[in-house]
Amino acid sequence: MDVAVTTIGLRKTYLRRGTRRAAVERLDLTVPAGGVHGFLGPNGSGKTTTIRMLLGLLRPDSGQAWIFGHRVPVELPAVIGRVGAIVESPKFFPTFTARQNLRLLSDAIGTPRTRIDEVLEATHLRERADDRYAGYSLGMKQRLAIAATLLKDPDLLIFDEPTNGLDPAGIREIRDTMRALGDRGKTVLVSSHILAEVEQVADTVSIIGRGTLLAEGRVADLLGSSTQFRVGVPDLQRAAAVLQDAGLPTEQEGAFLRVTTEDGEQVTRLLAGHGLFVRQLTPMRPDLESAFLRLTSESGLDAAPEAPVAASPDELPGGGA
Ligand SMILES: Nc1ncnc2c1ncn2[C@@H]1O[C@H](COP(=O)(O)OP(=O)(O)OP(=O)(O)O)[C@@H](O)[C@H]1O
Repeated sequence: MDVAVTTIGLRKTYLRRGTRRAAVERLDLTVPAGGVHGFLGPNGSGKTTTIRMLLGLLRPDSGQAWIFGHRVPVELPAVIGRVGAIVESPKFFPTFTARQNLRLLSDAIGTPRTRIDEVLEATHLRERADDRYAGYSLGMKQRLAIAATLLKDPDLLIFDEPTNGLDPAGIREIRDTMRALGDRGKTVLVSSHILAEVEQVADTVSIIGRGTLLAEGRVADLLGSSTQFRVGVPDLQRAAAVLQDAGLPTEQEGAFLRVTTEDGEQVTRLLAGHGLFVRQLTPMRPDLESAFLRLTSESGLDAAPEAPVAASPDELPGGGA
């Protein structure tokens, strides 16, 4: 497998109100090259800190990181031309149009102006390219930010919570743009705390909690198989009693029952045996949200207080903390 980003034992601590706390703790991350990789974790789990370390904006306390085989931050100059990132909201001139803003940027970084139409097209902004930035919706502003990162045609795109503050239509536009980039062989590393959003677009994900990797892999593998069924049956109360008597945890959910089992056939057999004929049996696919909650609760990360950590040798002046 070709790898775009690797980290081994990455660690970053901050001094907060006199106590040192780990924001990223021995993080081992592998982002395959090509496709969309979701970097998931709840608020404050260390996603932005990790991304800032990858981009050389923060110096780790310890651990190592590579982008396309180059050690970062030491070899960052060799690889930064292949990386585009949106970490904070980029600044554009409000009275300039999107095209004028991109032209300025393109001249500044020395990319051919012919790229401008291509990146406007890729982010579906071409029709509005000659409107002023100030009149753009939040979603359009975010797409222009993506367009700007695409000017130099990077192989790796790093987007930190790109859908924050967007409405469902805006979220969908960003998602489609990321998917299209992934399909073109680019690597998109996208962080999010909204798991359902990433589930729909990511090929692979890494899930972190308190700065530590909890799980990584293909979305389908992490979700696992279905362990619950929604059952439509005429007499809900009697059906629930039959299933419960057979040892299957069953709850009523509106006009249906939710039964926990991996064996759908057993459900139909049991109910039919009591003259209760199933009219609907739907496997309920676990979503990433449930997988995520399971992982964080299994590891105790949802309940444990954030523990202070030992002093780190280098709270670096200018290290960005
Ligand atoms: N400059 C800083 N000084 C002190 N603590 C910080 C600093 N930056 C981040 N932290 C702390 O480090 C932890 C990780 O923060 P980080 O922003 O990396 O998380 P995140 O996963 O990106 O969260 P979010 O989804 O809210 O953006 C948090 O507890 C945060 O309060």
